Amino acid sequence: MRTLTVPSTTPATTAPVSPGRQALDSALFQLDQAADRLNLDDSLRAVLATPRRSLTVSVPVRREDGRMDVVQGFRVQHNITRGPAKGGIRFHPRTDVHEVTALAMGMTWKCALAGIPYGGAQGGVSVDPASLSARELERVTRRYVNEVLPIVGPERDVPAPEVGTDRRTMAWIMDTYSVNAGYPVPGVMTGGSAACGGAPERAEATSRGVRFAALRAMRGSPGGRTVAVQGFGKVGAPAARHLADAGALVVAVSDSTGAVVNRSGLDVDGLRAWSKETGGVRGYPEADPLSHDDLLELDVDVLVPAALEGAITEENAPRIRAGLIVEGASCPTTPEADRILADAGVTVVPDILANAGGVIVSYLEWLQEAQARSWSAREVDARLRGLVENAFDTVAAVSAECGITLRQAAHVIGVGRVAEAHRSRGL
Ligand SMILES: NC(=O)c1ccc[n+]([C@@H]2O[C@H](COP(=O)([O-])OP(=O)(O)OC[C@H]3O[C@@H](n4cnc5c(N)ncnc54)[C@H](O)[C@@H]3O)[C@@H](O)[C@H]2O)c1
Repeated sequence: MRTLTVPSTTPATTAPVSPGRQALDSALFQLDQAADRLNLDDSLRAVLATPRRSLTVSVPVRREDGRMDVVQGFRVQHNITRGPAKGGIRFHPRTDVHEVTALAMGMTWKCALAGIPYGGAQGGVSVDPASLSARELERVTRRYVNEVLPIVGPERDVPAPEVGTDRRTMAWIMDTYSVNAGYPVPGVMTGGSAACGGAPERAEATSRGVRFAALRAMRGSPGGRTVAVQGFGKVGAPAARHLADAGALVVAVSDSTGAVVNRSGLDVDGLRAWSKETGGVRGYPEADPLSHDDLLELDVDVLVPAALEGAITEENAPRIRAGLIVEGASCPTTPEADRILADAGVTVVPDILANAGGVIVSYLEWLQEAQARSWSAREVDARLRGLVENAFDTVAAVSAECGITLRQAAHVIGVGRVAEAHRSRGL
């Protein structure tokens, strides 16, 4: 199998490979496999392996004590052949251009797989939001937006919340962009507050998608199945509640502060309230403490990784006991781990299928704006469900027909649709 590479923007070094570089290598591996199955020629492979635009910016931050720090920011548009670029903005200390490129590539396949007319993008700032005051965070966000302004916009590239960012971040983005434009531009982002034109359904859309994909994988009968969720943020916490609402027993949850377990089932709302009050799940009195590693290896039916990349590796995959993994997070499983899980008969619903709910509802939000219509929350949810279930069934059919995993099938479909768009546009 040929190996795809993208030109490095950092000088050669003997430093250990960053998690971002590992995520990009995994993304290129998935592309390579799909390209082989689709018999793509070398030129198209090279185009699909390389971001269309990749912008690295310096973001000076004036700290409360008067110091000036400089952090790096990125916006990568991987592919815009099928429509405007779309993707999240992450604030995280380990964010680098490789991670952002990997996530942007995943967005391209995800949108194509869901059948929505967007390309893939991702942005990020290498900063720890927890270490900044609200005013510092606002300054970082506004400065970052000013730096990436030339390539974003409602018709070009539309950001959304992701790890370390939220509705408030989106409101600052919308305001900074609008001040520069001279008029309000709510369509420059999705996932903002209702006051800034955001759809209320967007906040939990990714988690609703995780629920629909998980239920499809369980053939609609989650009753009594035990679930462990890694990551209790914007995706993991509502996903835990939606799975509990559907009848599953959420027995363990983790976040960056720790992990907790209760084999009789966690009160997810109680845990959310505790986490909000104390800053994390650690110490929740209605459960026992657990290590981060043990949560992944717990004897449960379903594991939902909903934290960061590279959680399931060659090292821990042999000890994973869940029969079903539903990837709420992006790139949580390395290719080596994937092989081990497939050999062990574990079903993995891949990220580009399981966590597509957010971008799908962003698209539904955009459709409503374009038609000057407003659908009820029930209508939005029904459409989301239809699109996730349809994508799931298409992936399952290709997987069964070709004897490949759900991840391989999802990439064959996503990459295939983007390749077809390239050919038909004569690119
Ligand atoms: N927010 C979205 O709409 C969306 C859409 C698609 C994909 N995703 C993916 O979902 C994942 C989570 O995104 P989010 O928006 O929920 O971010 P978030 O920042 O809201 O939540 C991340 C959670 O992971 C926890 N965490 C971090 N390191 C951990 C570790 N080692 N062990 C356990 N928990 C850990 C954090 O404490 C936090 O609870 C990311 O991979 C992201 O790419 C998010």
